[in-house]
Order: sequence, then structure tokens, then C-alpha cells
Amino acid sequence: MEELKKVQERVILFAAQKKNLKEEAAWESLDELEELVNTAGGEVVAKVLQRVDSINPGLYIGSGKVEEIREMAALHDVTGVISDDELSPVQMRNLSEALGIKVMDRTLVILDIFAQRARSKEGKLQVEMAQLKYQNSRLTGFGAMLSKQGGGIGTRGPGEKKLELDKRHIRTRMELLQAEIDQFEKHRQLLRSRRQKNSTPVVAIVGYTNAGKSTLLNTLADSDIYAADQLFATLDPTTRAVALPSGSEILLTDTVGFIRKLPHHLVKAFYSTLEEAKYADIILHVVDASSEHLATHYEVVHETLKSLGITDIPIITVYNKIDKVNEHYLKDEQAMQHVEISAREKKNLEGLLNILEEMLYEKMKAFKILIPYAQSDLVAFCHAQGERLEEEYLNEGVLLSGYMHSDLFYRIKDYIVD
Ligand SMILES: Nc1nc2c(ncn2[C@@H]2O[C@H](COP(=O)(O)OP(=O)(O)OP(=O)(O)O)[C@@H](O)[C@H]2O)c(=O)[nH]1
Ligand SMILES: [Mg+2]
Repeated sequence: MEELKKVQERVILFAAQKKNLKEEAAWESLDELEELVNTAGGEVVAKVLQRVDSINPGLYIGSGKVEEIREMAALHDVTGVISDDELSPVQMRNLSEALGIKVMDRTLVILDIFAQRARSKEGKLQVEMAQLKYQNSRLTGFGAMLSKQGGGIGTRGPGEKKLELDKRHIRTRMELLQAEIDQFEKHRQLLRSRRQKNSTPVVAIVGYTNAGKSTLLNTLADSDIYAADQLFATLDPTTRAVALPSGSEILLTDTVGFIRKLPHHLVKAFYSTLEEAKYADIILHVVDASSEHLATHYEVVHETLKSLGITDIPIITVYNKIDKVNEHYLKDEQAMQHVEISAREKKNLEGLLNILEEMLYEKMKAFKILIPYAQSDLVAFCHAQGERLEEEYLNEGVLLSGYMHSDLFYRIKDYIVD
């Protein structure tokens, strides 16, 4: 493995803001890009926003603005520039020719952070795959430029491997990766079907990056997975068992955070592990209630869920960091359920668990049945599907009482006693 040169990036960020969009939103997005760059280890020297009627297909921004950035770059001795929107291969090539320095975009920065953060084998495979897809379409300008540069944002692979830049190699490598990813996929399906048989309810925690998802899982499951004040602290999903107030158990899964402007194909690549959420019984949408950008975050999460095909799972909106909030904030009155908590200060966790339990078991109904001893399979069925069971051995058979999902009542209806 080749050692990568450690390059301290000093960059200028830039964005084209279409006139029909609010200027405030464009700055908000640029500020977030700065946070991403800092997370990736770079330093932002300046931020440039240009209002445009339409996006320049050749350069993304106007040529006058490009010249302005070129002068600014020379003056501040920067190593590169980063666009807030994903650049087309053509725009990237033209811009790097015009500026003579490394040209990057938001997608590349996110990929770079993911490359540094991936821990699991599957996570690493997925990041590498997404990086190769990104590069494959940009080899003409971008690849040559990266080889010249030899380090910095966009050149790191999972585990600091140097990225392969040859087109033929990329294709072969992508096929190999896909085969391995498929294996993981199958394995996950198997685990999932086992869990379904087990009937332990699965609850997935989703939300914007840095909302406090991992902190919530840690508090509830008394675990110590990595949680930190940075974007994309979590990349690999983690599942822990958590006891509800009644004593029954759920499986709680933490997931990778969402962010605005993530291109669709990347959503698919990175969020395939979010399939766990797709099969969850309930989704906890954790929102940082103290963020001034709460409304955007909220929307991005709902949009991303929709693009992943997750539309019919009940969502509990969890307003987190309530300890930091003192003014009124936007509340989602539309949400089926919402609750205010502080994961870090352990405030109102019982409230959250109670709502969770209520929602999970609202379709559970009490039953009391008498099963003849010959029907031991039915007793086993009740043990698998029932909750809070009590049993008594009588002469005629087993007297069982407890709670069961009403959809399953047809299996026991012949044995019901008052
Ligand atoms: N004040 C306050 N801070 C919190 C609370 N919950 C989490 N945090 C802080 O918010 C930061 C982000 O928390 P994480 O749990 O890592 O957030 P996450 O949603 O898992 O973030 P990613 O994995 O990066 O997407 C950390 O510094 C936490 O200490 C809370 O209830 N109150
Ligand atoms: Mg996390």
C-alpha cells in the first residue's frame, strides 16, 4: 500500500444560487459545506455565492466569477475550490483548466468523509463502490488532476488505500465489489427473516447528521457506540436490544445520518444499509430541536425516506436536545406522534418509550385460550408471537393468556375461552 501525502487543503467554496431560491438557504447550505470540509480535515479560506438566472452548463458559475475566484485563489494561496452542488464532468474539467487548481464538489467531500469513517467490511465496500462510480464518469479531467496532486480530499480510500484511477481497473474492481456487496445483502436478508420469525419488533433511528441518533441509542441501550459533535460520526448501522417499560424487548438500530444535496445514486449506495429501516416496525425520526435549520433538516429527512421507498412505516418525531432550546420551535403537528427529549441529559426517555410501546402494541389484543396437550405446536406459536404470557397446566390442556397481534388471532380463535 502506498503512503498518501498528507495535504492540508486550503479551499474556496462557491455556489450558484438560482434567483428563484432564497439567498438565506444558499448560505445555509454553504455553511454546512464548510462544516463538511472541516470534518474532512480542510480549511475554508472564503465562500463565494453568485446569483444566476440559470446554471452555466459549461462552468456552473459565470466566467467573470471564475476569474474572480482565480485571483482570490492566487492571493490566498489555496490548494483547491469546492462547489456546493455536484459538478458535471464537463464543468469540472473546464473549471480546473480555467483555475489551474484542484476542483472538487460537495459529493466528493462527503465521499471523502465516508471513506475515512467506514469501519465495517460492508461499509468499506460500499464507499469504495460509490467512489469508483463517481470517478468513472470523471476520469478525463479529474483523474489526471488527482494523480498530479497525489493527496488531500477525494484521494483517500477506505482504510487510506490509494484510489485506483485506471478506467479498465475500475470496471473490473466494480464488478468484484458488486459481487461482495451482494453477498452481504443476502446475509442481511437472512438475519432479517430470522428476526421476523423471532417477532422481536425492530425500531430504526433515522435523522439528519448530528441530530443525536447515536447518543439516543447509547442512552437507551446503555452502550458506548461512537457519538460526537461532527458530521457523519456514524456510518455503519448498529443494533442493540432495549427493554420497554412493560419488560418486552425491541431491537433498536442506529443509522447513517442524512444530509441535503446528496445525489440520488449516492443515496442508494450509502443507504443500502438503511434497508433495516425499510423493514422496521416503527421509525424514530430524531430532530435536533436546537438547530436553527430544523425545518430544512426535517424536510431533507422526509424527502430522503421517500426516495428510499420508505413511506408506510409509522414515524415518531423525536425532538432532541430539548435542554438547549428556550424559544419556540417548529413542531410537526402532522406527525402521528411526537415527543420532546434530551438524549444526553436523559430527559423524558420514559415518555418516548411509552409512546413507542403504545404504538407497537396498539394492535395487540388480550387473549385467553385453552389448548389441548396434543396441540403443542400451537403452544409454541403462542410463545413465539405472544407477549406477557401466563400459562397454567390444567387436566384438559394448557390455559394460556397474554397479548397477541390481532392479525394473528385466526390461528387461535377455535380455542378461545372467556
Ligand atoms: N445538548 C445536547 N446535546 C446532545 C444531545 N444529544 C446529542 N447531543 C450531542 O450532539 C452531538 C451529535 O450526537 P450524535 O449522537 O453523534 O449524533 P448522530 O445523529 O449520531 O450524528 P451522525 O452519526 O454524525 O449522523 C454530540 O456532540 C452529542 O453529545 C442532547 O440531548 N442535548
Ligand atoms: Mg451517529
